[in-house]
Amino acid sequence: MSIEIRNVSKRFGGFQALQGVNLDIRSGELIALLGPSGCGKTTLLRIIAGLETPDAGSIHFAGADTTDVHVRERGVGFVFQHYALFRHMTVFDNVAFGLRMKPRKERPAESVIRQKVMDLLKLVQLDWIADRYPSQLSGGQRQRIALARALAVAPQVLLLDEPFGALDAKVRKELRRWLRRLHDELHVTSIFVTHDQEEALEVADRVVVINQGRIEQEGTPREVWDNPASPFVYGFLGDVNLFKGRAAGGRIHLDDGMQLDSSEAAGAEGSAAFAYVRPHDLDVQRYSPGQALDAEGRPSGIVAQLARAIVVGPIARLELIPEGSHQSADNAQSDALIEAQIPAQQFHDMGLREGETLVVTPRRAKVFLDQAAGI
Ligand SMILES: Nc1ncnc2c1ncn2[C@@H]1O[C@H](COP(=O)(O)OP(=O)(O)OP(=O)(O)O)[C@@H](O)[C@H]1O
Repeated sequence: MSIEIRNVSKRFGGFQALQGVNLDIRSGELIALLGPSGCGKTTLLRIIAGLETPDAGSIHFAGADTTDVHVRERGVGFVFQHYALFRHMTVFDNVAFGLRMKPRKERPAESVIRQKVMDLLKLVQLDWIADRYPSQLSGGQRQRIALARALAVAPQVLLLDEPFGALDAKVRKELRRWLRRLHDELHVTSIFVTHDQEEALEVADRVVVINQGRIEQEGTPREVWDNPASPFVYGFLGDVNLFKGRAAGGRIHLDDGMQLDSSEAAGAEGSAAFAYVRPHDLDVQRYSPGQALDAEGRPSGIVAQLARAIVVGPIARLELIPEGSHQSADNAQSDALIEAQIPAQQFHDMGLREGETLVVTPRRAKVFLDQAAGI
């Protein structure tokens, strides 16, 4: 079932939680609503579910206006982060609950319910714990049962609000792959809310990035990752360094003397420029005086002191303080610090030590001009 969201706004007292949200969701899509805490993701999900009423705008299911249709009539299944299972019921009875609660005329025979519940438990690979109680399950198992319970009534739309939010990193990773496979099998139109960019990029067909009640960008994971529409999206999808400068002569002149080639600079003479660089897109060399210049005698990189190096597995994370910023590692403001990531092997091969002076050079930068800038 397709879902169309038209101009939806919602205010709580003086606070504008959603502002003119428009979104088309195709039938069978798996959509991630991604954004920081408080941006309005859950509010939008609750409006789609019918648990909340928009102040303005409308929700359409397969073209029909459902804005005033009661939550029970919408055919939506929910899985919430803390949507507890019924503690006094077995796993089997939890999953059967929705079917047994149907009006007598629609209720399947007990033998049909039994078959359906066992099929669903097999689908979530937990048929072997049908007789257990929720307290005897792990967190990940509970969420899979919650999903089986949501699917039992054959929803047209599945809504998941941080379904794996309370689980540890390893289980989250397993469950997100599992959710993707399950979705590929069932093709129920699904919307899940997350503030975890990796989860959104890995699982969803389409990612909708929300900021302060508005959609900043929507697109496939590849589209939003490769072509972020705003500094906010770029910054939210991963760690970034910001270098400020100005467009001049078709290039970007950074404040510390370096110049960058950038297609954005053409025709933008004099505009303030903000170059965003991912930590793994920074090259790191040891500094030797006079050598950090390009062929035209300009600085070829940014001279900085290696304040801290943290090696975790295959990656070395380097925290660098640019020369002239007069900061020590302890009082360095995070926006003045440069973070670079290099392979741990390279870090060991170069024999880098904390306190050394290095030159960092962006291999790739995403440039935003003027008013578009400022994460
Ligand atoms: N019933 C309510 N009454 C008043 N304010 C509310 C209500 N529900 C939500 N809000 C406010 O609206 C804003 C958006 O809330 P929402 O729950 O949609 O955010 P979210 O993006 O899901 O955040 P999180 O990831 O923290 O759950 C928040 O500032 C929240 O405090």
